Amino acid sequence: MPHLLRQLPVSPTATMHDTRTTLRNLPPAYSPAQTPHSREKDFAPQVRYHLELPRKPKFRPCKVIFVGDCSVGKTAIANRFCYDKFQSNYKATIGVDFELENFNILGHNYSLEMWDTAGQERFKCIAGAYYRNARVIVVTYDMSRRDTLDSAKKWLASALNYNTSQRPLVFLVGTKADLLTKEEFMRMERLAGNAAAEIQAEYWSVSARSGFKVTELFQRIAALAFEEAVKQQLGSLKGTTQEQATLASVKSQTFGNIFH
Ligand SMILES: Nc1nc2c(ncn2[C@@H]2O[C@H](COP(=O)(O)OP(=O)(O)OP(=O)(O)O)[C@@H](O)[C@H]2O)c(=O)[nH]1
Repeated sequence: MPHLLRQLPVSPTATMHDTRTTLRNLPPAYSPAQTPHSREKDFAPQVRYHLELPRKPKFRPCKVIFVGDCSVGKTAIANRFCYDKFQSNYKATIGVDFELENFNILGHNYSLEMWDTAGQERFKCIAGAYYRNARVIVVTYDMSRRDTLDSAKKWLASALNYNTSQRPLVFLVGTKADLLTKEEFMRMERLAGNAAAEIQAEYWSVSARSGFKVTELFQRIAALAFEEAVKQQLGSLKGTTQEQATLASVKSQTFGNIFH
């Protein structure tokens, strides 16, 4: 029987003291010019207020899927973040791999369920089944292979096909930044920045080999997904006494700040 779901060892438990996974502010985007969330400088005031209410809200794990051509480095970035390790020998993902990473954001537990799907064509129909109900899509390309950037749109379209009700957060991530000269790097970032704008994705360049921007990327994914989850809770509370109380209080705090 083919081993479709290769489960790696359980990731180290995040603790309150783990600076990688404890967030008190919204981490910045890779580049303010290459994100659809450029106006958000920190968690919204109503989000912070909602989390301070005595009744502790609970959050479902957030499903994050990694898609992109084979060998672009999807497994490598997940391994760098979850285990701080890098393997230079290539072992193709068979079907999908799964990782769970726990965060503590503004004092609340929040988990990312990360589904690292196979880039090889022959596994596409299997991986597709894991695209459903993704809250975040990470479209990955290899910065040293232009053709993998050209495929990005196709990968996103195929992942969005399985997520028709609500558009997930989308990230376009260039990997293997360590393989490029400065000029190549800047040229590829320009091209990829345009591609990211076209697909309304936030752009990041990373290197799993050196660790460049990997932690920052995952922190940003967790924080934006968490903020969206809180806003959804606030949306579903709309019309209730609690929501009215929240909004009234935020308004008075905001105007209070303006006038004092
Ligand atoms: N130099 C360099 N090599 C990398 C980097 N990330 C991944 N690689 C190498 O690229 C190859 C493919 O990496 P994987 O992470 O397995 O790629 P993948 O996208 O998961 O591949 P599939 O499982 O086929 O979809 C491996 O040999 C890695 O060592 C990086 O940041 N820098």
